[in-house]
Amino acid sequence: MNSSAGNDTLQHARHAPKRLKKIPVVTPWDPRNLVGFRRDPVAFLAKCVARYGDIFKFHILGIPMIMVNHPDHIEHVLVRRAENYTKKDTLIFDLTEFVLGNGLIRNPGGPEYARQRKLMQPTFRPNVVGFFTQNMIDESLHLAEMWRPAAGKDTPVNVTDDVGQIALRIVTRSLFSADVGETAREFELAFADANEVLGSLFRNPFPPLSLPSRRRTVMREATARMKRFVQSFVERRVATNDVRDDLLGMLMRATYEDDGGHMTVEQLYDEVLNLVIAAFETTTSGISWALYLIAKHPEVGQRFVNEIDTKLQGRIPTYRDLNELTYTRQIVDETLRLYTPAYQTMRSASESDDLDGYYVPAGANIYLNSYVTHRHPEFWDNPEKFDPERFSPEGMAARPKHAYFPFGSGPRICIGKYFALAELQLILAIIAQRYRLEIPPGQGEMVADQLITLHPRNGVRLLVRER
Ligand code: HEM
Repeated sequence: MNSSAGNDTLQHARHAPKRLKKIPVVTPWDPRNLVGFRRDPVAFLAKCVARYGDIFKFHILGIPMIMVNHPDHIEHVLVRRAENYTKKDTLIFDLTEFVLGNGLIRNPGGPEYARQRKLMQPTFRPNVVGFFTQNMIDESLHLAEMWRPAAGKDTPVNVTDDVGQIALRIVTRSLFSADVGETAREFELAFADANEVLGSLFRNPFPPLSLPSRRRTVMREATARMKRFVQSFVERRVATNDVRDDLLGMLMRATYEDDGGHMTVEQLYDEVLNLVIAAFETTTSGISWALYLIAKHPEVGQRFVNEIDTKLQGRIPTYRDLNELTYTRQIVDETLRLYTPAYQTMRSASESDDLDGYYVPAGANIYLNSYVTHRHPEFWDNPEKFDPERFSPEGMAARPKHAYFPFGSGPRICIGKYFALAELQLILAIIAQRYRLEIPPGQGEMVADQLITLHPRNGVRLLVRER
């Protein structure tokens, strides 16, 4: 790929230099395009890809966006030229300021961001994650107990609700060494309200959050409830100067490389809320979809159970077992391909750029949608098919790396990736040792709600059968 960005003529170009191609434009005034994104964003974008190719300009809420869908272009934006593509002034991260404040997720980027990420990074290294897996194991066993009364009955369990409870308990126990009890439910409901409002706002901005409306009230209340939830834990800890070996303790003790200082309490509030939000809904949705897909594909389910039985011999899995559970990991990877929870993100170009011969002007918004890229027909045969074999070593070697990016990539790759992967594998393995889950007869296809995350509509419902 030819990238000559950074040279003087490009940085200051107000019009595309002649040698660079113009990005095709999806006509904004065509009524089908006006409502297409609002009705069903991923279907609309897939149609645009089919018509215009892997790079095109379209509009969200009247704001021009450049969608990049080719793995090389994704790598260019997220990795190779990451310093030029920041989160500053991007619609999705502006909309979430209300909730995420100044935490890592919506930090615009630049030196301040790098300083903060460096401070937090050691807390999420794989060896440190191993330290928290006992919480994942305990909570998975708790989930298995919750489902015991439903085993053999004809009433399905709401997998998403139940997994949501334990996913929240896993992250809060890891953060605060605390059992969150009843307050967890309060947080879940508040998050669901916020996810709904933000998701709808993204498609239809009226009325905006700046004007008094029911939407604004719901959002304000939901945010306040979520903030109260984390503040109650952080305040207690800061006030008592209680030293613990949990994530919060590690973050409180972590020091900045340049001046040896600690995070302010305000920053700590924001980071902790960012972590709870990032960890809770994404893993809940990932596990729900995985259990649904396994139930829907009994041949995959059988191979999965064989692996769990042979490799674990009935033992409760530990963190050390995870590398051996290769097929389980392939199921996780394939689930995150089809139902990638954090399915869209944005960047803006600080300076104009040559993106594989296309001209990107300074200030342009870049839009990435992993749901669409994960179905790119050039890299995925029969893309709608659930096939964990795609993630065998041979399958992976045959594809460019950035045809798949459920955790993002480059310097802003998900900090909780190893935490999430351990959690997904452990929960799936512990459930599979005890139960077979079935789709209730007559239940229709699951629908993915395109909120800020990709959420299974009304939750995945499955019948529980003892093995
Ligand atoms: C299946 C589960 C998860 C998925 C699919 C996921 C996905 C993502 C993606 C795609 C990004 C990058 C967004 C972008 O580039 O704009 C991200 C960032 C982030 N994630 Fe995750 N995530 C998951 C679980 C977690 C967990 C468990 C945690 C924390 C314990 C976490 C914390 C974060 C944070 C703090 C960021 C911002 C990182 C930064 O910009 O430096 N995530 N995640």
